[in-house]
Amino acid sequence: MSHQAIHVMVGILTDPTGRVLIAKRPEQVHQGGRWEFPGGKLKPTETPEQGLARELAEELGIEVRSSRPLIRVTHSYEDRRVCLDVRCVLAYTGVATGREGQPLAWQYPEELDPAVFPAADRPIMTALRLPPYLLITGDDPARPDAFLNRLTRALHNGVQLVQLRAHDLDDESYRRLAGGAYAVCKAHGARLVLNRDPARVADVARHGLHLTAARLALTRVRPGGAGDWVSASCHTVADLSRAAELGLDYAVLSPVQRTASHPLTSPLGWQGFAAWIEPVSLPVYALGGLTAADLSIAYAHGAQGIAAIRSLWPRD
Ligand SMILES: Nc1nc2c([nH]c(=O)n2[C@H]2C[C@H](O)[C@@H](COP(=O)(O)OP(=O)(O)OP(=O)(O)O)O2)c(=O)[nH]1
Repeated sequence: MSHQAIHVMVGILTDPTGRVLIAKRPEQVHQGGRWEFPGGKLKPTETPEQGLARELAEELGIEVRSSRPLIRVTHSYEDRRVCLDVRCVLAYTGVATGREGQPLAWQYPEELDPAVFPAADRPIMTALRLPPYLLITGDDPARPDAFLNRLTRALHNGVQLVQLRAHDLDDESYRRLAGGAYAVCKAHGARLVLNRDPARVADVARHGLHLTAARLALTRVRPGGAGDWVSASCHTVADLSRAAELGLDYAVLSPVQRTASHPLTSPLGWQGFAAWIEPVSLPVYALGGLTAADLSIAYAHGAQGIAAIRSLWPRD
């Protein structure tokens, strides 16, 4: 098998209700009969944007006006290796139709069934389900009422994914706080991920688990159940590879910028962030000295979104 990955441009079209466009591959081609996100092979003379525009014009009859990176996925099939360069189409003209006779469908990201897509598409589906902002909880977990009040305000501000980080609490206090935080998140349609030893929160209601970098290094098997989103804190290329090998759903890479809490740690910067995540087929949040206003620059460097404590955790 050739080790050179085939560069494939893939486009995500979203309708006003949040459904994404999928198409059925013809039976006779590679991965035939499976559903896919529209796209095709990049030609050597094209930029990624040109290749995406050409493929979507040929296959769907639309003209792409703007797009942004979503994720890159490298995957080895038995007979070939592909690099799916996935972009969200932000604006286009025309009406998408199956120009090559292929059936089309619009589905909500939560409805997409991985079993009917090529194996390489799993991280794309996860990326489509994950929101742009990840709140890591801050002060002050020892005062549950004040803490849950702040959490509620953060959710009102639009946060949809929360990592409950409270390393100073003992297990019992953490579990109690998690119960309250889960109820608040559920009531707001948000997801709660527990940053604690999975064995100590096995029976605590949640939407997922988060591994510290230290715990990631000790983990041999993906923890949690089938319904859990499992993530990890990463500070090195090796951490990112490990998170991918364990089959985790997403990673949080830091520090991108210098932070008040770690002033002496040298930051990755956006170029460093982009270079580290490029070979990793996982959605990766950027963390460290960032605010919600950094979302566009984060997207431009391939991030899933922004993770933050300080800038997303409301003050009293
Ligand atoms: N478009 C698309 N291709 C995918 C997805 N997932 C996945 O593994 N692939 C693989 C299947 C193929 O090996 C490759 C895409 O090549 P293709 O055959 O569609 O390319 P193309 O439209 O340029 O077709 P052709 O000119 O080679 O006939 O990427 C996906 O979601 N969308």
